[in-house]
Amino acid sequence: MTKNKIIVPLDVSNLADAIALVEKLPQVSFWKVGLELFVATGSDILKFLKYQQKQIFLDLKFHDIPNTVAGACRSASQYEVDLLTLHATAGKKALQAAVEAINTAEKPPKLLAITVLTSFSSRELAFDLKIPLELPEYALQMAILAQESGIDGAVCSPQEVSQLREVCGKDFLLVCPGVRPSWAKAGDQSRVMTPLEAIKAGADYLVIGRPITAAENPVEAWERICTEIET
Ligand SMILES: O=C(O)c1cc(=O)[nH]c(=O)n1[C@@H]1O[C@H](COP(=O)(O)O)[C@@H](O)[C@H]1O
Repeated sequence: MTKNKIIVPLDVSNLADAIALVEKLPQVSFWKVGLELFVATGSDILKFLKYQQKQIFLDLKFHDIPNTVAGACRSASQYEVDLLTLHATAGKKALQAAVEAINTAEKPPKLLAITVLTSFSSRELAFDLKIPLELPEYALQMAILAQESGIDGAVCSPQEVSQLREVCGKDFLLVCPGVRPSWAKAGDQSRVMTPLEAIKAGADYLVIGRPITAAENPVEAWERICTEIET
């Protein structure tokens, strides 16, 4: 079912708003908890989502020295979430330490490496971060680094997903934020594609937030996106 491929982020600042959003959209089976909500509520939101039998993407984007990343992954794996993020740019030793750290968990999460945030443009990557590679090539290299370190998949923009799929193979999980239906605003996202284009390009999951959660009628927006993907 294509709608199981859509992950909706709970980008709100408190538990009450998060619960209200989950209850407003009972059709959504996969929710993402990011920094804003986790810093505010800790594990309370995860307990609620588990109780509701939802799948959970815990998006804390760890980026630190190997020992600290390993400890953070070990702590996060106690929540038995489905997906957990860290930055590929933490480097090979940190990525390998993360893989090793979650191995002892009863139900380890799948680890996803952030390649290049979807808010970045090629210009920002070159001029602000001084990265000499073209953006798609750099995203690919970050995915390869993650895969070679034993990480289960990557987060990338839909604009890079077909290339990553081709190189990393069908078993490497590819999750794409930066997804915008033609009728939604891009906001702070730079490298966007429509939901249908992203699925066709090879994404396993799409992360779609504001086009649904900030819509006047979130249920209608969700259904419109599901219909667009299915037809
Ligand atoms: O890891 C992520 O989920 C993520 C990575 C990335 O490169 N870009 C990105 O937008 N995200 C997240 O995906 C969600 C996108 O939300 P919308 O822009 O509202 O659709 C946000 O929760 C971001 O934190």
